[in-house]
Amino acid sequence: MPNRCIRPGDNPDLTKERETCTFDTDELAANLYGSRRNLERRREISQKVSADPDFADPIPHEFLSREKAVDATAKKSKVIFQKWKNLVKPEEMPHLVNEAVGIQGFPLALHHAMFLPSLNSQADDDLAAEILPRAKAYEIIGTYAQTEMGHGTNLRELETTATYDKTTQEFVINTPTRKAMKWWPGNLGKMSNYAVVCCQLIIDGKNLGPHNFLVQLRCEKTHEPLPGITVGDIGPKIAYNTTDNGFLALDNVRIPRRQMLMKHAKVSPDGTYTPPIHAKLNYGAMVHVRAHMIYSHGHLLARAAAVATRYSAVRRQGRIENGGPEVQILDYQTQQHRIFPQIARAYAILFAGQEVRDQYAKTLEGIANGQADLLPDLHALTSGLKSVVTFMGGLGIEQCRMSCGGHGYSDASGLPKLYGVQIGGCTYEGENMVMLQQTARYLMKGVKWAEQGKSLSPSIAYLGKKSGKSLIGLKGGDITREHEAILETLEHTARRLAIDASQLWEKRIKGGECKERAWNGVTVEMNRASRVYTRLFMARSFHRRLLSSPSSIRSVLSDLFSLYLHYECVDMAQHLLEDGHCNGGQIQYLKKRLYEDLTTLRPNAVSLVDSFEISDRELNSVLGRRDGNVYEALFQWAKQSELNYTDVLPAVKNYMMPMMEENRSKL
Ligand SMILES: CC/C=C\C/C=C\C/C=C\C/C=C/C(=O)SCCNC(=O)CCNC(=O)[C@H](O)C(C)(C)COP(=O)(O)OP(=O)(O)OC[C@H]1O[C@@H](n2cnc3c(N)ncnc32)[C@H](O)[C@@H]1OP(=O)(O)O
Ligand SMILES: Cc1cc2nc3c(=O)[nH]c(=O)nc-3n(C[C@H](O)[C@H](O)[C@H](O)COP(=O)(O)OP(=O)(O)OC[C@H]3O[C@@H](n4cnc5c(N)ncnc54)[C@H](O)[C@@H]3O)c2cc1C
Repeated sequence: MPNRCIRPGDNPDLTKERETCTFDTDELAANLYGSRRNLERRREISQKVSADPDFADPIPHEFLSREKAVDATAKKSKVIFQKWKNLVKPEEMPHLVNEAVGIQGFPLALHHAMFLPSLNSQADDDLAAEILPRAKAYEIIGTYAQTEMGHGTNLRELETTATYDKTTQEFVINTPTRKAMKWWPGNLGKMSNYAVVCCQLIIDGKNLGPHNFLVQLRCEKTHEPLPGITVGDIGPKIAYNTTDNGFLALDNVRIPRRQMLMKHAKVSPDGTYTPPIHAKLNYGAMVHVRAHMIYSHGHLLARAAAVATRYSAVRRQGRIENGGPEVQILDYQTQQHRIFPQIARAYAILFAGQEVRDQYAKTLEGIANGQADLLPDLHALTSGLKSVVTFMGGLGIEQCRMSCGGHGYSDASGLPKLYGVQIGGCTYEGENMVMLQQTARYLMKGVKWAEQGKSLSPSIAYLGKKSGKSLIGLKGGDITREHEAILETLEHTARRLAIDASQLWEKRIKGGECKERAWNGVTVEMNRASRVYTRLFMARSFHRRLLSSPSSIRSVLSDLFSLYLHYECVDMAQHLLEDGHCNGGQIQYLKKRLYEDLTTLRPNAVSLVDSFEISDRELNSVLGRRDGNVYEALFQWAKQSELNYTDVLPAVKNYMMPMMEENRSKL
């Protein structure tokens, strides 16, 4: 089957892998990216970025100091948002940014991810008309400043205040304590001159809860902080070090009334407050990011899987049979068991990410027409997906890193940075344990609605179904029926965990605890129910994609889906067994099927990651390069280390040499 990754001069092991491929890699890539045209555009952008001298890197970022890396990133960002701005569609922008600057953040990341979305969805028409054209033209740079040093999760206790002064029709924005300083917002420290700042709205001494306000932070001409504003960078982090996550204190800074984001909640000149149609519409920017980060996190896992798979095909170490040749490490079952599920999960996350983006767009349409009824379902789903996907992705990337042995520990592999970026997602946009509880709240309502025979939205329709016996392992050789049997078992498990958690909660309430304390006593079980609900959604979403896929890729997607399902079930065996729905024999059957899947997928493994269509520049990994010529490239990469600029380092000359000399002279 055609695989356009095969080229002369490639590592022969990798070429052999590509020659065994049983499907058209372009067809799968086109399916993944939506169409052939999208795939071609993706390639076009990759090629043009590589050819643009403005994006050339004299040395890899890994060898730059933080300040120089920030500088290089800002320089490239200017090229993107001036020279390239009109050459790509908005939906192509993330790919362009990944290609041109990488994944560690850039000066306009939060401008795009949260500043513009907040203004778009929350500013009233007047403010939008004034500020949006300027923001869209990059005349100003903005961010989203919500989290404080003392509070990130519990938004109700944020301390920054916006107190309405009727006499001047202004809000007075103030940071009352040290821990009330805004802390963490991306691009706040050095790049942004505006921010949407989340503050407690105070009118006539009454606290009306967190609301968003547009605040100018720096002078548009000099970029110096404005009077009353203290702003800066919070320092180095695990990753995202080209992002200036920042701090901000506001000392009674006055802004005009119309700079409150008033599309939903409003304050009239006389101080009358009108609440929004849904109490949490002020939290819209978070829902926006949660809905979009699923797909981008799927892509991070896809990269790691691509690196580990390609490298494992060219790395030879040890023998499987005595006297045989050294084998490709990809032939070890343990290696396959580490890596192939990550390939399957990356596809699953990307498919789910695309579905949830569509669901988000529909919800926004409803809100624009005054209907917020789709929001609770979307909030539950995005909260669950955000938590499950970031955790799964972190584990997966770490497995991929370890599967590359020593070279996986080097920045040359690209994997440590990938991991650092990925796990940030477990915390930002709502700490995972907290967001799973948001999902659980919705599930608890769903359990009640199901009991009352009420209609349920598609994502929780399974709560209203009746369980039959699990048919796993009992349906013979028909793969379609096996998939159905597993999906039904997952539905049962998700339903059972939600009902059990609900009963545990009720029991504690009946035992005399208040609802909230009782809730805290069952949150581990609540979060389990949320995870399985989310994993069920992901499995269903993958299945929908499989059923709608063209026949040319149906077979390989079906193999991948089998592996996905078998792996998920074995991973969740405890839940399947706990109530006796499945028995030990069925789990053994699932394991046997999983090991068969590893063998089935082996000839297509490299081609499956080729279909992620990630260019060498974007992948930024010596181990994962398309041509597989890793050893020479490793040496060339290491030579660029600044420690190699000179053969004898000052550190050696000044300390080690005199020490050795002194020790020698003592003899
Ligand atoms: C395009 C982007 C792609 C990639 C991104 C790339 C780079 C960006 C990198 C990093 C950016 C990071 C940004 C940030 O981190 S911004 C800060 C994010 N902060 C948080 O997420 C805070 C988490 N906390 C919360 O959201 C809330 O405090 C919490 C929901 C936990 C509780 O809020 P509250 O106490 O006000 O509500 P509850 O009483 O719990 O719930 C009441 C009711 O409301 C429902 N609810 C809550 N939130 C929402 C929502 N957002 N939308 C809809 N409904 C919501 C909740 O479920 C309850 O419903 P019910 O049970 O029916 O009463
Ligand atoms: C890379 C990165 C980028 C960020 N970018 C931004 C940004 O652009 N803008 C912005 O405003 N913020 C940003 N943040 C901040 C981020 O949103 C918060 O850190 C996050 O919401 C978690 O809040 P916290 O730090 O207060 O954690 P905490 O709430 O203090 O969490 C600490 C622990 O307490 C637990 N916990 C807290 N509450 C509960 C509960 N109710 N039930 C059970 N357990 C609980 C958590 O699960 C966690 O284990 C960013 C953070 C990171 C790491």
